[in-house]
Amino acid sequence: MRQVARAARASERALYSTARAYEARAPLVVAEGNAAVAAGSHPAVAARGFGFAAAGAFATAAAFTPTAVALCAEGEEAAPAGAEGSAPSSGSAHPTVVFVLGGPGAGKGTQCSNIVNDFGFVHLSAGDLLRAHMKSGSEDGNMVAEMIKNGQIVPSVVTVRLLLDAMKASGKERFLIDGFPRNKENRDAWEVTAGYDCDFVLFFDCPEDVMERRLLGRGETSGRTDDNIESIKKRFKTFVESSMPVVDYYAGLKKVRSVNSDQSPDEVYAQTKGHFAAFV
Ligand SMILES: Nc1ncnc2c1ncn2[C@@H]1O[C@H](COP(=O)(O)OP(=O)(O)O)[C@@H](O)[C@H]1O
Ligand SMILES: Nc1ccn([C@H]2C[C@H](O)[C@@H](COP(=O)(O)OP(=O)(O)O)O2)c(=O)n1
Repeated sequence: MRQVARAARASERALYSTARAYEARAPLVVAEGNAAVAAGSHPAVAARGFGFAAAGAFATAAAFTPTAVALCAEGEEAAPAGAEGSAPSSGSAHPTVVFVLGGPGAGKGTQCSNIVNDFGFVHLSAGDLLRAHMKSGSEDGNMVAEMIKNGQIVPSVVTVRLLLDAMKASGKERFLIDGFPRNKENRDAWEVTAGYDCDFVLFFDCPEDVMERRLLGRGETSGRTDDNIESIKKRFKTFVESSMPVVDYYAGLKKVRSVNSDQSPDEVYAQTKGHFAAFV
C-alpha cells in the first residue's frame, strides 16, 4: 500500500505540474506549434485554442485527485524528490525511450516488430494509438479522424497522454516510440510532460517515390483512411515541413542513428539491429 500511495502522489504531482507547465507555456506553444493548430484550420481546435490542451491536462489532474488524496490520508511520508514524472515502475530515473522516425511508409512499424522480438522493447506507435482513440467514441475522436485523413499532426496534448498512459500500463522499461515526435510541438510537449528526453532517435531514411509505392501497396489491405494518394501527398508535405526539423534538431545533438531503409526488410534490419547492440 505504501508503494501504491507513493506512486499515486507522484502521478498526481506530475499531472498538476503538467497542467501548470501547459498553462505557462501555452502562448509559446501556440506561437511555435503545428500550423494546423496555430492557424486554427480545424474548427474544434480553433474554437478552444490551446485552452483545449490546458483544460485537458487539468481535467485529468482533477480526476486523479480524489484517489491520491485518499491514499495520502493514510499518513505516508512524502515521496523522494525527483520521484515524480511518468516513468513506469523502474529502478532507474526514467525508462529507456527510443523515438523512431522516418517518412510515412519508410518501414518504421516493420522494423519495430523485429526490435521487439530481439531486444525486449515495447513498441508504441503514436499513429496506432491515435487511430484506436479516434474509434473509441472519445469527444475529440472526430477531430483526430479528420486530421489524420488530412495528413495533419494531432495536438500534442492528445498524443503525449496516450503514449504516457500506454507506457505506464505496460509496466515495462524499454520503449520504441514510433512516429513521434512529429513536430516541434510534439517534442516540446514530451519534454514538459514526461520530464526527460529520448535516449536516441532511430531514423529510417527512404526516398519519397519508394515510400509512395509502399503506402499504396499497404493501402490495398490496411483499411486506413490516409493510405490513398491524396492523403499520402499531404503526409509527405507535413513530414518535410514539420517532422524533418525534429530529426535535424536531434542530429545537432548527435542523437540520430540513421538507417537506409530503401533495401529489403532483412537488409534494413541487419543495419537496424547494430544500433541496439547495447540492449542484448
Ligand atoms: N524494406 C522494405 N521493403 C519493401 N517493403 C517494405 C519494407 N519495409 C516495409 N515495407 C512495406 O511497406 C509498407 C509500409 O511499411 P510500414 O512498416 O508500415 O511503414 P511505416 O510504419 O514507416 O509507415 C508495408 O506494407 C510494409 O509491409
Ligand atoms: N505523433 C503523431 C503521429 C501520428 N499522427 C497522425 C498523423 C499521421 O499522418 C497519422 C499516421 O501516423 P503513423 O505513424 O501511423 O503512419 P505513417 O508513418 O504515416 O505511415 O497519425 C499524429 O498526429 N501525431
